[in-house]
Amino acid sequence: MVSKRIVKVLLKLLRVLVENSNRHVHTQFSQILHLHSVFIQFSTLFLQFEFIYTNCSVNSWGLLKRLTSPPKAIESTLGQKKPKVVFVLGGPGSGKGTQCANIVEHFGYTHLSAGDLLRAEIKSGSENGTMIQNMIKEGKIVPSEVTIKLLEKAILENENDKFLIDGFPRNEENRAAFEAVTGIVPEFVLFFDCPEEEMEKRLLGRNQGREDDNIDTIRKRFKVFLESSLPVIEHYNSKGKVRKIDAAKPVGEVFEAVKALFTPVKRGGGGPLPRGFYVTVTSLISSSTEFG
Ligand SMILES: Nc1ncnc2c1ncn2[C@@H]1O[C@H](COP(=O)(O)OP(=O)(O)O)[C@@H](O)[C@H]1O
Ligand SMILES: Nc1ccn([C@H]2C[C@H](O)[C@@H](COP(=O)(O)OP(=O)(O)O)O2)c(=O)n1
Repeated sequence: MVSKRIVKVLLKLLRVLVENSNRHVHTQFSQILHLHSVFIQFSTLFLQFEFIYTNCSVNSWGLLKRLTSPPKAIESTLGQKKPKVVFVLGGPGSGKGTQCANIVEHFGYTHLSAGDLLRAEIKSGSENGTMIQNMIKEGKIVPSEVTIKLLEKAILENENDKFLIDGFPRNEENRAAFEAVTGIVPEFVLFFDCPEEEMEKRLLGRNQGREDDNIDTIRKRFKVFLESSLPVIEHYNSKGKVRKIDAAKPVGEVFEAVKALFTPVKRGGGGPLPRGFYVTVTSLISSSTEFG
């Protein structure tokens, strides 16, 4: 058996070590003793595992495997519901929530903010509440499993069939998990591009009593945006799905640009959106350097 062969090799190795160390007995004896005790502990553990593997029933091994393996993939609760989805992305404070409210009013979408859903989960006193609160305080991204469940629940509870999903997916894990679980591919991705100084100014003036709108957490959120969220935008850009908006302009002007994307083009046969709306990779890269 392979495991027995490994133990034999390890024993041989230890013997060689001990023989060599005889030449330096005085200086290295305590080190050898330590190594020896670590080895004994390691091989005991190894043999225990081997014992379980060879002697226990398939069920016990299955249980052991279940306890030591990563959690199973999440199953979708959406059933037959396959809504139209637009992802709304952009740095913290770029104006996602503000513009989503305008889109809801004019175009009949339902707005689902991942951040709002997570904050509601904290307030509800759920078992995940403390974990979510700590992650938000640190500017970190909550595990996809939690956020996807909340998004699916919100989609199911609403009769609408078109949703703006704001602040999600925020990293590759979010994106891949959402696609795998729900099978939903976004109609397009609305990307609010805004320089970091402007976003910082807006967040510090937001005044909504948010625990994460302080300068330390804001800086961490900017870093996470650059490192984890921009790659998601780049992914969708490579699929021709990103519609970039200059979000540094005043609210009304930003909405004018947004409106053009949601208003059906009257040229028969709904062709592609005007050229200028597609983001070139270079413009994404240059906008990402603006954040840094
Ligand atoms: N175009 C804009 N110009 C100036 N301030 C804005 C603009 N858009 C939003 N804001 C303000 O900036 C803050 C952050 O906007 P918000 O929509 O909450 O951003 P996000 O949802 O992207 O974090 C809010 O106080 C909002 O009123
Ligand atoms: N998909 C998401 C969205 C938000 N979060 C957490 C982490 C974010 O810093 C906070 C706040 O997100 P929210 O979208 O409300 O706010 P900002 O865009 O950062 O202003 O929520 C998350 O973990 N996963």
